[in-house]
Amino acid sequence: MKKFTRGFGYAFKGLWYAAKTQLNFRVHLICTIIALVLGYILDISVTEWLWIFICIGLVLLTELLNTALELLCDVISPEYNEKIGHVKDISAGAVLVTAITSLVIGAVIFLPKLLLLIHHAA
Ligand SMILES: Nc1ncnc2c1ncn2[C@@H]1O[C@H](COP(=O)(O)OP(=O)(O)OP(=O)(O)O)[C@@H](O)[C@H]1O
Repeated sequence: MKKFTRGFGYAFKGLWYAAKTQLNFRVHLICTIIALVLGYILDISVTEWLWIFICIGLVLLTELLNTALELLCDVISPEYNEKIGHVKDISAGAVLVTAITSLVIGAVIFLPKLLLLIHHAA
């Protein structure tokens, strides 16, 4: 049991490290808060909440894996290496893909409700 809780400690240490050192991770956390607040205010459905949580999980997951891969690359090859450059670029590309996908899903869910709200307020 102690080993199990220690594992959680290491995981939170990793999350804290990413939040402390990675601006992108902090930006994604802010976007997460905005999505949660919008979801609450706009009273989205259970299915829409599921999509939002999947997006949040995927973006944070890819950002964490990208951070870990970047660190590993820096240890393996601190000097310039073309292939390491590609690894880092591909890893950053993975984050971009999930971020754009999440943005589109967020827009599909929130935009019609926001427009309706603005229309009613006007
Ligand atoms: N060792 C390397 N060899 C070749 N190209 C590299 C190397 N390190 C970085 N690069 C190139 O520079 C880009 C940015 O690298 P990196 O993400 O490490 O820098 P950064 O954005 O300053 O990182 P950090 O997230 O630590 O601020 C990479 O995507 C890659 O194209």
